[in-house]
Amino acid sequence: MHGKFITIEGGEGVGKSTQIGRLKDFVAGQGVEVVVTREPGGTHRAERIRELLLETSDEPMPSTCELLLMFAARSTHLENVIQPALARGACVICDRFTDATYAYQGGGRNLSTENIATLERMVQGTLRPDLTLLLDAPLDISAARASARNTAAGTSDRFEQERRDFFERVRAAYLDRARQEPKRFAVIDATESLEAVTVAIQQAIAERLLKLSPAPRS
Ligand SMILES: Nc1ncnc2c1ncn2[C@@H]1O[C@H](COP(=O)(O)OP(=O)(O)O)[C@@H](O)[C@H]1O
Ligand SMILES: Cc1cn([C@H]2C[C@H](O)[C@@H](COP(=O)(O)OP(=O)(O)O)O2)c(=O)[nH]c1=O
Repeated sequence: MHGKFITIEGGEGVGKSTQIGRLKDFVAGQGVEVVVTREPGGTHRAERIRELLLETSDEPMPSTCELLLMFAARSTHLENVIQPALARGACVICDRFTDATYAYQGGGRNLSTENIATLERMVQGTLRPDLTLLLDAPLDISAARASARNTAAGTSDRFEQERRDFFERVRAAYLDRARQEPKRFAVIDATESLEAVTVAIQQAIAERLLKLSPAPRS
């Protein structure tokens, strides 16, 4: 039996973390084992790579180094967390995955989509998410939410320090991917209230993954 692989994507501040908590409860309520994880990260080693990716430093980060680190983290995350969970029938909910690489490193950094696709095949083989929830909002809204959150936390990471045009390209690249793969993507209007977004996500799950595979009985 193979579990379902759900990814949540979108720019900073669209509400991914908030909705993942709710989604976890919704899926678990259906009697399915749920594994919530994130990228970059999700394992000890991948979280160490995440620190390298997010820290600000005087040493400029070449875009190619950034791309390779994303896939290095993804490789150990897949091997040690995602694939074993799917193999035992769990539903994996991942905060960002390879669509983020196409959006940030492809759209944001202007790296070649072909090279990203090559790394994707190398690291993932044929594994792709069953459903990708793209939380979409105009930059004015998502940036205001992210900045309110970051002010409260007192920090902003290396990506959050990028300029507006970077995030415009990220958003456009995400929407482009959603248009290319309409069966896998559900685009959710993240400008709505927390409650309305939660309902839209639950509807997308019900429509796209009608039956979540139950965890095997022990
Ligand atoms: N639909 C919404 N309406 C209003 N505020 C929201 C909504 N979704 C999230 N927020 C708030 O916006 C901020 C960023 O949300 P968060 O879930 O951390 O976003 P992300 O994980 O996508 O960066 C948080 O303070 C959160 O409470
Ligand atoms: C997975 C992934 C993330 N990222 C970036 C997007 C985020 O700015 C950063 C960390 O992700 P995350 O902490 O999930 O961002 P936030 O909660 O602020 O929305 O990593 C990439 O550039 N490429 C990738 O492949």
